[in-house]
Amino acid sequence: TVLFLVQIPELAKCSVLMRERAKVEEKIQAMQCAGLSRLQVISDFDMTLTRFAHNGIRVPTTHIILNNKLLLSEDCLKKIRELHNTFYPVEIDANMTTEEKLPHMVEWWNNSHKLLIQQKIRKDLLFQAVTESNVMLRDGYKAFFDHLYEQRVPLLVFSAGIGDVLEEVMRQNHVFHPNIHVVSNYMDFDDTGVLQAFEGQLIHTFNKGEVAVSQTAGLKQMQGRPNVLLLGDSLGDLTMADGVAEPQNILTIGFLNDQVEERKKSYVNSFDIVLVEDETMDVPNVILRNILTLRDDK
Ligand SMILES: Nc1ccn([C@@H]2O[C@H](COP(=O)(O)O)[C@@H](O)[C@H]2O)c(=O)n1
Repeated sequence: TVLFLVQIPELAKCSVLMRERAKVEEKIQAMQCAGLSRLQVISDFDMTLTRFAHNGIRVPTTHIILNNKLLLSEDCLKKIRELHNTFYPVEIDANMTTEEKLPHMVEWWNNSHKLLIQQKIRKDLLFQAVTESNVMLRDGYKAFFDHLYEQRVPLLVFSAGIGDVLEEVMRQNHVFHPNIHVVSNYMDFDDTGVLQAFEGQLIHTFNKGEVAVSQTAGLKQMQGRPNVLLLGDSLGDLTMADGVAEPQNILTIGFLNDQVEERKKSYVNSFDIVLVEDETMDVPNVILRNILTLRDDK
C-alpha cells in the first residue's frame, strides 16, 4: 500500500475523497494487470470534461453555449434562463430522490428543446457560438484525450447535453479523435440546415442507465473491454456503464463541483473517488498513466 501511494501521490491530496482506499487500489491494480486492451473510458461531458467555473465565473454547458444573440431572440434567452433557474436547483438538490427529480428533468429538457426548435437555429452558426462562448475543458484535458487516442483506448462521451455542440467544443480544442464515440442529444437539421427537431430518445441527467442499455450496449469498439474508468459529475452518471457486457472492474470518479457540503456524503458513498472542487484532469490522468503504462504489452 505504501508503495502504491508513492506511485500516486495525487490521491493523497485533501481534495480527493475515497470511501474505501483499499478498494480503489485493488481496482487499479486489477485494471493494470488486465492491460489496455481490456479497458474503456466512459465520460460525461458538461462539468466533467469541461470546467465548472473559471475565475469565479460559471463555464457554460453545451445548452448554455447556445444562449447567444446570434441564435436566440431576447425573449427566448429570458425563457431559457428562467427554466435554468427553476430546474438546475432541482437537478442538484441533495434532499430529493432521483425518482422525485425525474419529471422535472424531462420538463426542463423538453421545454428548452422546444424553445430551441422554435428559434430555427442554423447549423452553420454553431461553430461561431462555440468560439464566442467561454467554454473550457478542464486543465490537463489534452493529455487525457491524446493519451487515450495514442493508446487506442475507446472513449465514450455520454452526455445529456447537445451532441453537435460538444463535438464542436472538442474539435475546436483539437481533441475530437477517432477513438471517441458520442452518445448525446443530437440536433436534426432540415435540408437547408435549420433545426427542426432533436433526434432519437431524449437523454437527461437521470435516464442514462436506460439509454446505456438501448444505445451503448451494442457498440462494437467497446466490446471485450470489461474494465471501465467512469467519469461524471452527477449521481445519474453512475449508470453510464449499465450497457457494458460482463463488467469486471468499474472505477468511478465523481467531480463534486456544486453544493459541496450538502452532497459530499452521497458522492463519497456512491463514487470510488470524489474530487472536490478540482478543475483539473490530474487524478484521471495519473490513474490512466498507471493503468496504461505499467502493462502496455497487451
Ligand atoms: N436546458 C438545459 C438542460 C440541461 N442543462 C445542463 O446540462 C447538463 C447535461 O449534460 P451532461 O454532459 O452533464 O450529461 C446537465 O447537468 C444540466 O445541468 C442545461 O444547462 N440546460
